[in-house]
Amino acid sequence: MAELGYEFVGLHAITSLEIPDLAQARRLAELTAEHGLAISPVLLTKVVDVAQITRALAYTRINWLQLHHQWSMSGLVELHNELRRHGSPAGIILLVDPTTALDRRLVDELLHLVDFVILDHSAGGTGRLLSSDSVRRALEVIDPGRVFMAGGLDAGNVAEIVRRYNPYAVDTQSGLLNSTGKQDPEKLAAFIRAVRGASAGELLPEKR
Ligand SMILES: O=C(O)c1ccccc1N[C@@H]1O[C@H](COP(=O)(O)O)[C@@H](O)[C@H]1O
Repeated sequence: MAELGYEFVGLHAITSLEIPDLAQARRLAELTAEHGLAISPVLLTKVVDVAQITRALAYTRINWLQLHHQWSMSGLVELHNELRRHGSPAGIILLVDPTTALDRRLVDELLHLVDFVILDHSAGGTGRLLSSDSVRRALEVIDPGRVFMAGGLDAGNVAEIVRRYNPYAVDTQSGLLNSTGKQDPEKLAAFIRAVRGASAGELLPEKR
C-alpha cells in the first residue's frame, strides 16, 4: 500500500482495545517503522474508554487514532487531556455523521480537540455513499481541508467526490475488496490512480 502511494492504513480494533487483541496492530506498526514506510498506521475503534485508548496507543506506538463513534464534547475533552497528560503525540480523526445536526460553534469546538473529522455513516464499513445533500450541509460548517471523506468510495466514484468536495483525504475499505473479502491489488492501484488523477485536475478541471 505504501508503494502504491497510500498515506494511511487503518488497523481495526473496532470493539476491543484489550492488549492481547492489539498484538497484530503493534506488529504492523513496528514493521512500517522498521522499513521506514511512508504510510501511517491508524488505530480505528468504536471503544470510548479513555484509559483503554491511552493504553492502546502507548502499547502499539501508533500515532493516529480514528474514533468511529459519535463522542460527546466532554468525552473528547477528557480524551484530549488524558493524551496530553501521557505525552501522547497521537492525532485524532473523529467520525462525524453528516446527517446529524451540526453548527459552526460545535464544529469549531470539535476542531480544537481533534485534527480531522471523517464524514461517514455512524456504522462504518457500510460500502454506501453518503447523500450529497448531507455532505454539502456538513461542509458549510466544516473546512474541507480538515475532512476525510468516507462511505462507499471506490475507483469508479472517488474522482467525482474529490472534485466535488475537495477533502483533505479520502478513505475506503469495501471498495478495495474482492468477492472473498480480501484486498484486491488491482482495486488498490485503481483507487490511487483515480484519486491522483482527480487531485491533479486531470479528470475534471474545476474544483468545487
Ligand atoms: O469496516 C468495518 O467493519 C467498520 C466498522 C466500524 C467502524 C468503521 C468500519 N470501517 C471503516 O469505515 C470507513 C468506510 O468504509 P467503507 O468504504 O464504506 O466500507 C473506513 O474507514 C473503514 O475502515
